[in-house]
Amino acid sequence: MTITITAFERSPDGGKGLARDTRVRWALEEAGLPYEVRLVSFRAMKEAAHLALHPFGQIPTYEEGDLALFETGSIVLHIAERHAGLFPADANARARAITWMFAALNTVEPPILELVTVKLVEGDKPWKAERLPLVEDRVRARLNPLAARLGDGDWLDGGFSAGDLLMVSVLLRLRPSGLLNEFPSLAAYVARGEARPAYQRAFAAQLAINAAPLPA
Ligand SMILES: N[C@@H](CCC(=O)N[C@@H](CSCc1ccc([N+](=O)[O-])cc1)C(=O)NCC(=O)O)C(=O)O
Repeated sequence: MTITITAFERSPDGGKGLARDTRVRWALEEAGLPYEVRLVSFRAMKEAAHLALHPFGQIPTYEEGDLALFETGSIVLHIAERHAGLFPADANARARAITWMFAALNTVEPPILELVTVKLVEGDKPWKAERLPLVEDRVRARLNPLAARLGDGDWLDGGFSAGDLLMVSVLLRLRPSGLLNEFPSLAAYVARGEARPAYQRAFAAQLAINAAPLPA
């Protein structure tokens, strides 16, 4: 059955792969699944047809037959549960991989999103100068223990899993800030994720869309 995801008609990052459809594309590529992409404009995202799929008017969404999902973590979990390539066979190892998915989205990503907000949304606010170092330290407070746990491992818990896919994706969001350079082992971990052929295919696919001329 055809899998269809939604993505920005034109991503604000111009194709750097930071929009969350890249995470879903990567999971689909790791699972070896073909998929279609429906591109949505910022206006269309807030119109009835898309809101029926995504109550918050965002991307990505995932459709397969009569199943419609939103929430990137949920979509990646769905793909990992139904197809090989993103979860280990062992039940306890799979549970630990899901733990790392939640850790990426619930523990590591929030301060990174705060940092993006301070820099991009609150850049002209009077409190920015005071708030920025506080938020940067909150990010460091997550990256230090993460680097310690990763140690000299390639991935967080044995082989590559959906937990690593989401953690690498979250850390990629941090790269424009320069903070990742303070943690060489995490920068190398992210580079290992980016070097995966599945990531390369996912990245190239979203870049091709963002480099193409907008539809007339
Ligand atoms: N919790 C949801 C959040 C989804 C979400 O934030 N979607 C964003 C795009 S990915 C977030 C994102 C956007 C842009 C960049 N960028 O660098 O340009 C990076 C990431 C969106 O639709 N925004 C439009 C809106 O809310 O109206 C999920 O994980 O799926």
